[in-house]
Parts: sequence; C-alpha cells; structure tokens
Amino acid sequence: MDIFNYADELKYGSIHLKADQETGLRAIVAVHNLKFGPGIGGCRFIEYESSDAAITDAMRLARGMTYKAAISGLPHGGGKAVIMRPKGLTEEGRAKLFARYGEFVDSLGGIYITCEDSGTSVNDMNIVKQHTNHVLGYDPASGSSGDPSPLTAYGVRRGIEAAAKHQFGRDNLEGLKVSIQGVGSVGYYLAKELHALGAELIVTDINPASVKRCEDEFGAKAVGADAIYDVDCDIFAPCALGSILNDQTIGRLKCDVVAGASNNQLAQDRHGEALRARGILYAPDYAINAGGLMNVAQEFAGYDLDAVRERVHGIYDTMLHIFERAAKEELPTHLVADKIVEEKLYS
Ligand SMILES: NC(=O)c1ccc[n+]([C@@H]2O[C@H](COP(=O)([O-])OP(=O)(O)OC[C@H]3O[C@@H](n4cnc5c(N)ncnc54)[C@H](O)[C@@H]3O)[C@@H](O)[C@H]2O)c1
Repeated sequence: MDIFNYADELKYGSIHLKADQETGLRAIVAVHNLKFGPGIGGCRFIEYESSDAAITDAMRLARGMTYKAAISGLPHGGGKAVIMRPKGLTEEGRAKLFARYGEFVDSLGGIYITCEDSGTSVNDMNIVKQHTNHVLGYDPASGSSGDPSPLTAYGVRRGIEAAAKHQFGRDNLEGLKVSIQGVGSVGYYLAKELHALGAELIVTDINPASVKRCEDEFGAKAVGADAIYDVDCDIFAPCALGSILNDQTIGRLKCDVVAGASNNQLAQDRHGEALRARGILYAPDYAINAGGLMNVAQEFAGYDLDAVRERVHGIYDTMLHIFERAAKEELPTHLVADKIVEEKLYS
C-alpha cells in the first residue's frame, strides 16, 4: 500500500508517527479533517503484523471519526491513534509507554484529542492525562464522562424510533418486535430502553449470563447465536460484531428495519444496496451509534449529562432526515449519510 496514494484516496489530512526506543512506543496519530474542530477519537492498542497495517488502520479509523462527528453536528474533526502493542509488556513498561504516548499527543498541540479504544483502559488514560490536557475519558471521579454505553443505547433507541416513524408511520414502539444481537453493554441498555417503551424483545448473546439477565429483567425470548438472522421481527438491532450484513445473512433476514449499535455493519458497501433491494431500511451505523462520541466530546465543554442527552435525543432528526432523503433520491441510506457528510466537508 502506498501511504500517500491512500492518503489522497481518503482525502487526508496529516499522519504523525512516534518511535521511542526506551519505552518501545510505536505510535501513529492520524488526523483526517479539522474543518469543524480538533480531531477526536480513541487510541487503539493491539498487535499488528506490520507498520503498514497499523498506519492504514489508523487512517481508515480516523476518517470514520470525521464522518461520525460531522453527521452528528459536533464541533470536531476525525482523529485516531494506534499504538503497536509490543509483546511481553510488563505493567511498569505499560505505564512508561503511555506516559511517552501522552507526551506525543501533547506535542501535537491539540489537533488531536485522545481517549479509550480497543486495548486501552481508563487507567492508561489517567497516565496520559499526567502528560497532556488533550485527553478525554479518564477517571470519571476526576470529572470525565465515564461509560458511554447508556448514551449510545439511548441514541440507538432514538434512531429506532425514527425508523419506526419512517417505515411504519408510528410514533411509538408499543408491541413492535425487536431482535437484538449481543446484549453486552450497549445491547443491554438498549433492551432496557425498548422494554420500557413496550417493545417485545428477542435476544441472543454468546454469553449465557447476558441472555439470562434480559430474560429475567425484560421477559425477552432467547434464540441461538446463528438463529438471530432468521427471527421474524420488525426491527433487527446488531449490537455485537461488525460485517454481519453480508452475502450469507441478508437473504435470511425477516425484518423491515436494521438499526443497531455495531460499527461497520455492512461487510461491503454493496450490502447497503442489497438491503434496499429487499425493502429493508438500514440505519447507517456511524450516525445511529454516535451517542458515545457525543458523550465523550461533551467533556471538552465541561461535562453536563443534560446537554449530552439533549444532543443524543437529536439522533432521531438526523436519522429521519437520512431516511427521507434516501427515499426521495432513491438511494441506499448509507450512501445518503456519506453524501450529507461530504457536502458539509467539501462544499
Ligand atoms: N460502547 C459504546 O458506547 C459503543 C459506541 C459505538 C459503537 N459501539 C459498538 O457497539 C457494539 C457493542 O459494543 P459494546 O460496548 O456493547 O460491547 P460489549 O463487548 O459490551 O458487548 C458485545 C456483546 O456481544 C456479544 N457477542 C460477541 N459475539 C457474538 C455473537 N457472535 N453473537 C451474539 N453475541 C455476540 C458479547 O458476548 C457481548 O455480550 C460494538 O460493535 C461496538 O463497536 C459501542
């Protein structure tokens, strides 16, 4: 992969590298677009096969954050950090590595604001916080926003309400059948919201305890992990994995709407068209699951839960606009979401 060609393809931006022999830090910060404000996005800390793989991952993810922030009307651009996880790292080594990473983020002068992502913890962010102010999502006891899952779930609920309005002409979810794939953090809170609104729930999870909790608390019906694709329901809410809308699954779906929290639900772009061809309304993932980003971004202005909830509440309008424009232009919803973002960014 030629990095500069890839940068042109994704319309970059800048990519910053830090190598530090003392701590073993190999970090990449990709800053995709700053039109609406500083780039915001998590720091991923996983093993990579090569530097190329790590750099392209950071670039792809940062672009995704630009789209998520822009569709949500947040005063932020898209950024993402990747730290290549060294093998055999001790706890002490980890603390030194994140301290050096904090210095690296600080050296960028605020164009990128870091936070937690796969492989990083609140404790890592606490260490980063000692070296830069450009960090969010550190210890909630010190005034940060804490677990984003309830807010992400609230946003998904609002997106589901918009889908019910558009697809069924309904102003409530009473009696609608919703199947949820994955009732971990977001899926559980979503089940709670939907149950309170009178929806009938069918759930699956590879963790039996998570399923049992939904059976006990919400009277949910449980099905096996693979059987979730065959459930006859109104709305299917993927809240576990990416790439689950693919050649194997789309033909099996017996729902009118797909609206859930998972990132990267479409295995490929063409699967958005395949859903439309089947008359299934798809809620673009980065628009409906932006509640978590809205939550952490609020820390920037001073954390205020009421302000976050008000912004997350607005996901209803964002989704309805996407659905209505897609119907009018006879386009798949995921392409319309991209168009809305690109009009904001580049015109
Ligand atoms: N946490 C957030 O605020 C947030 C924000 C935006 C997007 N997301 C996305 O939403 C999804 C869920 O996030 P989460 O924080 O709830 O994660 P989580 O790990 O808490 O929950 C995921 C659940 O899915 C289950 N699962 C895994 N494989 C499964 C399978 N094959 N079939 C059924 N269940 C399976 C797991 O056992 C777990 O209970 C992820 O794709 C995540 O990237 C989360």
